[in-house]
Amino acid sequence: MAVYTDVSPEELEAFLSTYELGRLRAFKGIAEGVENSNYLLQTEAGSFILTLYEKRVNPADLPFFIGLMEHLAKRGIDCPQPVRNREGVALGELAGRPALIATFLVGTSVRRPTAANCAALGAALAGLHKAGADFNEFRRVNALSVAGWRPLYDQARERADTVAPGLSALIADELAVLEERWPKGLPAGVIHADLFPDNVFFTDGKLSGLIDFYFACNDLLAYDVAICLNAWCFEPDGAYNQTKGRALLAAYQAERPLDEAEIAALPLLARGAALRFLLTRLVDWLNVPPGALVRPHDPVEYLRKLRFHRSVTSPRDYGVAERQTA
Ligand SMILES: Nc1ncnc2c1ncn2[C@@H]1O[C@H](COP(=O)(O)OP(=O)(O)O)[C@@H](O)[C@H]1O
Ligand SMILES: N[C@@H](CCOP(=O)(O)O)C(=O)O
Repeated sequence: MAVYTDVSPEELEAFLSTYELGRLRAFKGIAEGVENSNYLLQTEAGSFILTLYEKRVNPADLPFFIGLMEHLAKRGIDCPQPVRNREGVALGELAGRPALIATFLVGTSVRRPTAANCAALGAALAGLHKAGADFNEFRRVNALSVAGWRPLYDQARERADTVAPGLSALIADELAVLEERWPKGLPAGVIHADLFPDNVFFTDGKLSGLIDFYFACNDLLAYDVAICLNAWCFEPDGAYNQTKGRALLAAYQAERPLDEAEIAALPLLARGAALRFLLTRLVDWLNVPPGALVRPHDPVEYLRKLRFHRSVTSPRDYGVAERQTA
């Protein structure tokens, strides 16, 4: 359960009194997520999500996230909408943390995505990239791209082998390769950067909403595709499912075709994406804050994915259609 910061009913009532949402009926901590503290609020006006921003969120980035969610909704993307208080301000402070109330999205996430779910996700990801193309109000550099990985490694290197033998050396080796070869000059724009199955809602089998924009940033669009291949197209036994990869990529490309350079870079981007989540998971696994209600994600899952990407010899291994590869 991701609740790092407790909120008392009195504090919450006082905070809510600055909004036009009526009285508080009930609230409870939410049992998913690992980054921020989230509460489900029931007020006289309906259901809402209260987020208190924690460790990895830089408060200076909050206007980017809020502006982006508002921009995307105007472009027809189903995503949470920041609720503004009576003074027209979305961002507040509660229990010593930056805090936001956002609209509640209906739908449920899928635990074991099917190829059809992967196709829906691919189309939605391309739609998101297109809708974000004219979001110029704020910019946000990706703090968790290649330049951010070594500092994470430094936090974990000494204890990494307690998680898996040889892990520290493998990461060091991988970092050296990726720092040298990370692609430059590919098409860039606003990316979600964490569009895992738990951040995508389906209703009656149809994709109905995207949440959790708190890693969104300006970066390579194909890197977002690589993150999704990692998150959606592996089976629980660690095997890459090419059918799911093909479905995701084909649906993405039907909306936004990848260019030749993006396709050629996919294996490297997928390695980078696997390393990024391996590193954040590893750091979190080794540093669970005492008393926090959180279930850290397993870093070894991403070690297995990284090993797969290191064995890949062609973008075709991901399911890119033959005629689209150079
Ligand atoms: N706007 C929303 N509508 C409905 N449920 C939400 C919404 N935002 C978050 N949730 C629920 O809260 C959980 C954790 O939210 P998430 O944004 O993923 O947290 P974190 O910032 O910790 O990654 C989600 O898995 C979902 O169940
Ligand atoms: N998706 C990341 C961690 C952040 O995820 P969330 O569950 O809080 O949305 C991972 O799986 O490592």
